[in-house]
Amino acid sequence: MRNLLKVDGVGKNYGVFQALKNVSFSVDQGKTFAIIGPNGAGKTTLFKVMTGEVMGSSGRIFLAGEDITKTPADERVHLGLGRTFQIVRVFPELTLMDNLIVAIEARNRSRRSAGGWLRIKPNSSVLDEAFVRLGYLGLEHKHAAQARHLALGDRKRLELALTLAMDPMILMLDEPTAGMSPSERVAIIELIQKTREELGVTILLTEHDMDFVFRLSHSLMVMNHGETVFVGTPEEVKASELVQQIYLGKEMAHA
Ligand SMILES: Nc1ncnc2c1ncn2[C@@H]1O[C@H](COP(=O)(O)OP(=O)(O)OP(=O)(O)O)[C@@H](O)[C@H]1O
Repeated sequence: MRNLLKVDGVGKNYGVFQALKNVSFSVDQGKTFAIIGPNGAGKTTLFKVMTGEVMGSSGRIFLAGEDITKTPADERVHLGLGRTFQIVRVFPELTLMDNLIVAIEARNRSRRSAGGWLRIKPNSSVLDEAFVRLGYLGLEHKHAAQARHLALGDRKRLELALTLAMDPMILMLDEPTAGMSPSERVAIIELIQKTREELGVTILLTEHDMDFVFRLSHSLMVMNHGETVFVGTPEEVKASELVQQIYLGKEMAHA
């Protein structure tokens, strides 16, 4: 199994505060890896260091064997690191179709390595691709709606479609079920599974919903106070007394 992502001894200091301390883990291609831990454990900071939104203070990050520790965030996207956010980021005034067209055109421009403006009128292959991608996420019937009118579950789907339009090797999902209703949660779990199985995308996620995490992940890293506490399979994490003591208490044994 090929090691797609490797995080090696990563630290992040904000002034004298150590938000991340010597964090190491790796993710195999085609697998789902979850990062869990209580509020303030450092999950989002770790995501930001991996995507290049903030630079780490120490350690190294490798994507498909390439050292990307100092690579700027936008280049990391083009190398195959796609990310969604706790707070959904779409273009609210644009229709779903136009949101997709913007993402596809941006990807095509970066592939051609040329700057320049969006085409006033997208060509038919871009339109076809946008429609197929909306259909993949079950949004084709809403293609003409403005994104701002969507319910949260559909906005998350759209954000996922925009991220997938960049053809990522790794999809990073920051609390994908945050704020969702139980039925929306079930739908997003199915969608993430489908994405991994059908598109072969490796998934890296943070999440507070333990049921979701245990159903979806092949392995997990538990963090606390910026440190790695435990890495293992869902069964190993559930069975770990250390994890139960410092993080989840008794609720975990029943998840
Ligand atoms: N820009 C910053 N400056 C200073 N401290 C920060 C900054 N960003 C995060 N922190 C601190 O780093 C620690 C880790 O925060 P982080 O948001 O990564 O935790 P988290 O595990 O994602 O929490 P949550 O589950 O609540 O999202 C917290 O104590 C937070 O206050």
